[in-house]
Amino acid sequence: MRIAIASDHAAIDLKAELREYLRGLGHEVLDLGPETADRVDYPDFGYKLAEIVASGSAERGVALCGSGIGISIAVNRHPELRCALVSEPLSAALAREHNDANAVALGARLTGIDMAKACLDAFLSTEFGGGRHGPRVEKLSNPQITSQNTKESVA
Ligand SMILES: O=C(CO)[C@H](O)[C@H](O)[C@H](O)COP(=O)(O)O
Repeated sequence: MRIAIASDHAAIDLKAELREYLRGLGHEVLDLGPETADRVDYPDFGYKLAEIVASGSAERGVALCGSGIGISIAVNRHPELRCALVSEPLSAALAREHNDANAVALGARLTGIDMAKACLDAFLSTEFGGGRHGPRVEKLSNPQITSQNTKESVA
């Protein structure tokens, strides 16, 4: 699978470890930076990751910062991105099965390397369940559908 990975300065070591882990599993990994531990702003790298995944240049994204919160918010600003912030594998699997998440976020200051690898294993090996989840996921990219339905249901 083609996977894009990006971080801020707080997660640069985790990024390097996960990049090599994923390559070792046979994935093609695009490292979107940063390349050094100089302080940077997580939105810059979150937006870059979102563009790469939305364009189809990568099938999935891995977004990392100190807590995972800031960069997941940045990635989710893109209407085509569904980025799940996780800290254990069941959430990572559910993010795929129920939400068809195309990106996952982890916090380098909160989640250890073994747990981070287990989260990626679950995220990359779980298929979207479809069925009842399909229309819900579609609404995530189309808030106007949701607001129409809400208006109808309260009318
Ligand atoms: O966005 C975050 C918090 O929600 C991340 O943890 C960042 O990595 C963090 O804010 C960076 O903090 P620093 O003090 O500039 O290293």
